[in-house]
Parts: sequence; structure tokens; C-alpha cells
Amino acid sequence: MQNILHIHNATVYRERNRVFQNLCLNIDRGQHTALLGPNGAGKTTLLKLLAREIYPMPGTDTVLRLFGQERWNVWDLRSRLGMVSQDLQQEYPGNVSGREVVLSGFRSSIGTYAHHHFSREEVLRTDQLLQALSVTELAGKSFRSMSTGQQRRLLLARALVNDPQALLLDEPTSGLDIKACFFYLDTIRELMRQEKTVILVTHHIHEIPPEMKRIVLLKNGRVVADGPKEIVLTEQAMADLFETPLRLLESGGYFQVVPA
Ligand SMILES: Nc1ncnc2c1ncn2[C@@H]1O[C@H](COP(=O)(O)OP(=O)(O)OP(=O)(O)O)[C@@H](O)[C@H]1O
Repeated sequence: MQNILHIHNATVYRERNRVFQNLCLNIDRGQHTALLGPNGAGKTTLLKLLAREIYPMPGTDTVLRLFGQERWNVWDLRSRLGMVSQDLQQEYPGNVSGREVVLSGFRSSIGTYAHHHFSREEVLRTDQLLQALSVTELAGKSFRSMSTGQQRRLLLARALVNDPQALLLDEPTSGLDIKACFFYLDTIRELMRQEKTVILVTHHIHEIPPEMKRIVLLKNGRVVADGPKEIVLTEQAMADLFETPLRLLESGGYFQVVPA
């Protein structure tokens, strides 16, 4: 089975804070995985590690391998691993049009530049994705004039332009209203059916799709549980993870927590 992600004994600092010590995590192709953790668990740090924005401390047996490779040109990596993060949404320049947002995925850039020229195939693929994600009407609108949900859909289209094998999603439904949330979740489920491996990093239990069977719990920079949903996603484990009494509810394969 092809490996998407292999982290072995990674120690990671953010300035003087040691966020991870000897972190180990392995994700194979097709192994849709939710990484769940409270504020400060290390989720954003992990995203930055995978995006090659930060690196582990060098160590004799430290490994950070993506798609079987340790060295990556960031542009090549982005076409294999599509990412939609809160940081990207916040950083994205407001004056860029919806179509340009999607096109920018072909150059792994934030915005498009005068020297970027796009082929007929790239423009066609962009139009197909705008249609597939029901955002054709946003093609000519500026990013800043769109709602959070509209922006998020465009960033997902941007992540898909190169037909990546895997998608890394950071709290994908955060800030979306109920309809936008359900639409986004349906889109993720469809992408999973299309055999994209989806890795979800979140503290929102409700956004874990029913088909996502593996759950990894992160706390204080450590993997505290890793296994099948029916074993890991329990009321006691959620109460311990978030350090609060709660009740875990399930409906149609989705989970939600409410105060106990
Ligand atoms: N730029 C930074 N400099 C120093 N320490 C940092 C920095 N960013 C994060 N940290 C620390 O690293 C730890 C993990 O933070 P991180 O942002 O990765 O957690 P998180 O799980 O994404 O949290 P949240 O859900 O609140 O976004 C925290 O203890 C945090 O204080």
C-alpha cells in the first residue's frame, strides 16, 4: 500500500516551545484520518510541518516522509497534497477573482501574477471545478466580496486543480452556516469516494464524515490515541481530551458533543 505520510521521532519547536517530542504518525493511501485535538494540541504545527513551513530538529532516526520521499520541492508537493487551511484563507488577497483563486492552484501561488500564463486546458479544468463545486457565479467576483463558505469552496477547487492524491483539510466547516457546512461535508464525502485520501485536522467532532474510520487524538503535542473510530471516539475519550464533562451523540454516522 502506498504511504502518504510517515513521521518518525520528530521533535518540533515553535520558537522556544517544544510542541512535539518524538512524534510518530503513519498514514497510508486510502486511510482517511481525522486528527482531533483541543486548542494548543499542536494541530496547526502539524499542518505547517506537512506544508514544509517548519521542520523537525535533525535527529539520527528522525524521518518526515511524504509520498515516500523525504526531499520535496514545495511546488511539486502541493500538486500531490492539496491543502485548505484557515491560514491560507486569511492570507489570500482580497482583490483576486474567483477564477484566479482556482487558477493560482496550478502555480501553487497565493494570487496570480502578470507573468503567469494559463493554458486552455488549465482554464477548462478551472471552469469544470467551478461548476463541480457550484461556484461558477463567483468566477468574476473578488475574494473579499465572498462569504466565508464561498471562499472555502473556491480554496477547495484551488486545491483540486492538479488532481492531488491526498487532501489536508484544516477545520473545513469552521465559520460555515448549516447549509454551507452540509454542502462542504457532502463534497468531502464525494472526494473520498473518488479515492482522494482525506486527512482532517480539527477540534470539531461534527465535521468527521461517516466514512472516515481512523481517529488520532492529539493532546499537548502527543498522540494519545490512534485507531478505529468505534474504539477511539468514545464519550470518555472526548471528555478526557477536551477536559470537560460532555455527552457524545451519534446520528447517521456523524457525531456531536453536548454539555453533560
Ligand atoms: N509561533 C509560535 N511561537 C511559539 N509557540 C507557539 C507558536 N505557535 C504555537 N505555539 C505553541 O505551540 C503549541 C501548539 O500550538 P498549535 O497552534 O499548533 O495548536 P493547535 O492545536 O493548532 O491549537 P488551536 O486549536 O488553538 O489552533 C501551543 O502550546 C502554542 O502555544
